[in-house]
Amino acid sequence: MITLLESRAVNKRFGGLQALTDVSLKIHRGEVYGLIGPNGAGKTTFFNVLTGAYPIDGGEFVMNGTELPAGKPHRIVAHGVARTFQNIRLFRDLTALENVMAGHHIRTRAGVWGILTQSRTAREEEKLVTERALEILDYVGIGRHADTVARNLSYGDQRRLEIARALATEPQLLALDEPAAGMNATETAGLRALIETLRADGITVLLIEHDVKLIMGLCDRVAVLDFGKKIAEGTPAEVQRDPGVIRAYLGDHRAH
Ligand SMILES: Nc1ncnc2c1ncn2[C@@H]1O[C@H](COP(=O)(O)OP(=O)(O)OP(=O)(O)O)[C@@H](O)[C@H]1O
Repeated sequence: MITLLESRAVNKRFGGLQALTDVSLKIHRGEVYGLIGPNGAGKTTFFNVLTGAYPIDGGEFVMNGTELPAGKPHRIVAHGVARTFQNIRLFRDLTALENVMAGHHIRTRAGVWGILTQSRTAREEEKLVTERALEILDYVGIGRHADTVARNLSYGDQRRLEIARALATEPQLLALDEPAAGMNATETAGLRALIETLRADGITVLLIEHDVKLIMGLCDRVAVLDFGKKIAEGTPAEVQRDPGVIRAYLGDHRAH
């Protein structure tokens, strides 16, 4: 097993609240790794410190053996970490294609400035970026909606578009924050198939999800957080029968 991402004793506080306490875990290259736990356990906070949205108060993330630059979202993306959000955050008035292209520009040489000045390199890159964005839309199953404005897409397709936008940054690790939230059974089945394709194509997936069936059916390994601490880790079956995990969920007065 090759470790892709390791968190070492990661800590995060919000004022007097200790949201993460010494969270250490290793995600293997090519696996789907689930992060579960009751409401308020610290799952999204873990994503936020991993991706640099929030500064870290202690510990570190190591990707491919290199420490990630804490608190620097763009540089962390350049290390191959991409994410989606619990609440969809698309450019609602841009087309699906434009949304994906926006995700891609972080990887292009000319960048936004080049596009504005319309240099030859920039125009050539723009063509390649467009082609690649169309490929990615096809890959996630919404190629036919390339010219549809994001807000007019169905809910399930908006979620797919979020994944497409994250994929445009060419991640090695894709962190999905509750991707099945609000989906109907058909959409969830489609999402599961897409994540299985991602794994088969070598993308490592870190998944926060409340849908237990999806977690159990999809994840290679799962870690459980409770009150900011990792209380269990293992295969879905191991974690499901762990007494500490059962207690955390049954004793959970914060549950949905
Ligand atoms: N920006 C913030 N400022 C203050 N407190 C925060 C902030 N973000 C999260 N918290 C607190 O940190 C704790 C962990 O929250 P977090 O959102 O990470 O939990 P979660 O496991 O993702 O929960 P859920 O399943 O409900 O999304 C909670 O007590 C929450 O209120």
